[in-house]
Amino acid sequence: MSGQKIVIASDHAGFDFKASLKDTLAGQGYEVIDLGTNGPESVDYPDYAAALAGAIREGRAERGVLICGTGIGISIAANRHPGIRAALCHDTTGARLSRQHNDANVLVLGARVTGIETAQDCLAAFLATPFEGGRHSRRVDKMG
Ligand SMILES: O=C(CO)[C@H](O)[C@H](O)COP(=O)(O)O
Repeated sequence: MSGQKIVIASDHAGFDFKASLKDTLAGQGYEVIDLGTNGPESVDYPDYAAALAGAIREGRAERGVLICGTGIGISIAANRHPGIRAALCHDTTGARLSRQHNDANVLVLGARVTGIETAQDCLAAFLATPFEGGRHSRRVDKMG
């Protein structure tokens, strides 16, 4: 979707993945806001989850992508922030359903457990799929 803003961040374990996903997004016309990390040096994933959550809460982007080694730590961290629905996905079915049923606004990937092609496919599914609403809205609303 040309011109749509996507915010992306990772720790050191997800740095290479982030570069690859950024290239893909830019090639598709998305405006990518990269909040780091900016190299392979060891950093702490909660800091990057917090930065991305802040960007979404401030309205700088509607959707985000977070990456760490497993995706677990950075999704736990992201979901502590109000208004963030971060979905750790390992396949396209999960990525699609995270949008249809959960209205996820952040896709989380694990660079040490998921291949880059699967990650790219998850990202495409996540971005292409609308929220279904209906009964799912009631449930999402209960999460605040
Ligand atoms: O996956 C992660 C959190 O869930 C981190 O990327 C991982 O814990 C980093 O480990 P290390 O400091 O050994 O590179």
